[in-house]
Amino acid sequence: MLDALIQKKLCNFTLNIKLQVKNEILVLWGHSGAGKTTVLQCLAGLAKPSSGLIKLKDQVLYSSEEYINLSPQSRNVGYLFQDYALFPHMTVRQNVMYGLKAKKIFKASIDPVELLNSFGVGHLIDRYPRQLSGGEKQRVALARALAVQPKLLLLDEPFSALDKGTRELLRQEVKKLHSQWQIPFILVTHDEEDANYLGDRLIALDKGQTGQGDRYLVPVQS
Ligand SMILES: Nc1ncnc2c1ncn2[C@@H]1O[C@H](COP(=O)(O)OP(=O)(O)OP(=O)(O)O)[C@@H](O)[C@H]1O
Repeated sequence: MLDALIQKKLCNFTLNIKLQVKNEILVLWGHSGAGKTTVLQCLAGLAKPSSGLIKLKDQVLYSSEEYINLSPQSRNVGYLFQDYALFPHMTVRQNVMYGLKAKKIFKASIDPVELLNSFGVGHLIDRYPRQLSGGEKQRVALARALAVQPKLLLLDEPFSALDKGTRELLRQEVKKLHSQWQIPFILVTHDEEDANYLGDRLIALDKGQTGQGDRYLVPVQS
């Protein structure tokens, strides 16, 4: 369970959001510039709120009152960026192993080949990102985000750069992944089909405010 109260002063408005996310997929919805990415960055520890509290399971990740602000590596949070953010000078294997080294997880505890195989890209392990298609890059990025065995997965417009067919395939994979991992997922998207297919619940953000609260989405049969 994720519990978060985030306030952050931005250029044009103050972000103010309260989130409670169980082991479900929460869709964060809103116009460009509404503050969606900033919310994910605060949860991941890549940006610091002005004030608030972020608690994941029983661990406090951030507390302005208690002066706690854990580093991104100590948070057990997987982050799938909009543009994949794979390191261009590293092979697929090195990209997946990178997060583990940063977190000091022993190499033996996770098999990158097995993880990549589960996403159908095990055969690409010695390639560089420039030698991959968009869909392959996104699968590698997913494997990297999951290699740290996160307790929360953040997905920022994960399919926006993909063609329709790849998008549909990956959507199904993410849904399957969620039922296997049983952790909270937060998905930022502009796409109604992504939201309806994947989301259990939706929160609309407008100029940093959540307005009328959230609504439950009707489950889509897969
Ligand atoms: N570090 C920062 N300091 C101050 N303002 C910021 C900072 N980062 C982003 N902003 C501003 O905060 C607002 C929200 O940005 P954010 O990237 O979170 O929006 P978004 O909803 O994710 O947009 P998009 O859908 O276009 O990615 C924007 O007006 C942006 O210019």
